[in-house]
Amino acid sequence: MQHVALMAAAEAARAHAHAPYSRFAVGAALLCADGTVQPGCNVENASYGATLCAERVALGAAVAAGQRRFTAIAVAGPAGVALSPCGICRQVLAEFSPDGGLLVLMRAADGTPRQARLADLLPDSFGPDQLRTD
Ligand SMILES: O=c1ccn([C@H]2C[C@H](O)[C@@H](CO)O2)c(=O)[nH]1
Repeated sequence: MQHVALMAAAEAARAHAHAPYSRFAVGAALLCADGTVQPGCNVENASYGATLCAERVALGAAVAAGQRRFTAIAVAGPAGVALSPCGICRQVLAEFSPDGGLLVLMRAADGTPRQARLADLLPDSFGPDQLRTD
């Protein structure tokens, strides 16, 4: 799938955001290895802390649908804002991108497409290797 189409899917998912507190609607679109596109949007909560970012909603829905391998994720926020996944989302995405090769599609503040590999957004990450103590 083209990067432009994946970003368009993320932009479309923004419309479903539940963001009454921040009013900062975010959409994500996760491209699965089989070509399926799983959308996600942020789902805020009155407790604030229980808020889910669009990226984690997309990932959780994809895993619940039986997907395990992912090629790319696009993230779309409000126009004029440079957006990239927060630290928690980077860590959660890393769980399903052990080599850090997941392509993250973003937009700069002026709308210019920007992309990075997950490993470059989350270097020296904590993963299952650290849990092997024996
Ligand atoms: O990459 C990001 C950054 C922020 N948010 C959400 C969380 C919260 O609902 C709102 C403001 O932080 O934006 C996302 O969904 N994805």
